[in-house]
Amino acid sequence: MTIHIGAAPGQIAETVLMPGDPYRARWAADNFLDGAELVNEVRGMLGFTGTYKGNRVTIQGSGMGMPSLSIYANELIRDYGAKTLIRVGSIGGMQPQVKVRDVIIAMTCTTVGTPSNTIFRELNYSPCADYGLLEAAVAATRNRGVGLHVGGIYSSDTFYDERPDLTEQMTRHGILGVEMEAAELYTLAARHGVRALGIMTVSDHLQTGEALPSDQREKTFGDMIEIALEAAFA
Ligand SMILES: O=P(O)(O)O[C@H]1O[C@H](CO)[C@@H](O)[C@H]1O
Ligand SMILES: O=c1cc[nH]c(=O)[nH]1
Repeated sequence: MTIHIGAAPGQIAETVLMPGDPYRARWAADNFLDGAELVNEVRGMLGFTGTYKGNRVTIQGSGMGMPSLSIYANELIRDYGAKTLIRVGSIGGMQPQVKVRDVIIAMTCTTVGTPSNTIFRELNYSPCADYGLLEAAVAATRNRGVGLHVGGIYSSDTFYDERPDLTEQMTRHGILGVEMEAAELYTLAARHGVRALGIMTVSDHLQTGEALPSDQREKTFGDMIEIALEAAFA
């Protein structure tokens, strides 16, 4: 047990999927894992361990934002020995070709503050995906009839943005979408020598204003979950 995860030693798998929403963790465990058992409910941040095609996997909520994800990812890696961590999140589309319900796989994550400023100071570190996982996820997406975009995303510290000028510059430079956790996950994975990837479903669009309701963000992103599971065990 750690401060934030109540699982006993051995109850967390080496492969962990991390949705921001703990109820998405429960939905994914119920629908995609065999024999899923609740292994964490500290602070309501639900975690489940079961199997996918015979492979052990944990689905652990990360909460929203990099400080929250950082707590769970640190404890999963350092205390439970997690080796492959895949964020399965929602994301706001930032390019006209990116449509709601498309999938974005993040090669890199641009940030303004966390984690780069606090740790790297004047250095503009580039958090980047594990290439093997990324390649496997792209392969797993083919023939699914899912719109796929692979490239740079923005990991923001705020959901309610006060800097439209930054959004404009990132849109100009091809950033596909905005979410709030992947940069910290990639940075921690690099630091600890484990694999990480962010696979996100477009839940809304900054330019069109289209937006899915919260129940759909919790319960309808099945393609993303299956892509993550297939990539983890490819
Ligand atoms: O749907 P999740 O995985 O929580 O991801 C996105 O949704 C939350 C904001 O609504 C942030 O956590 C953002 O990264
Ligand atoms: O962080 C997020 C997630 C989804 N949509 C957004 O606009 N921002």
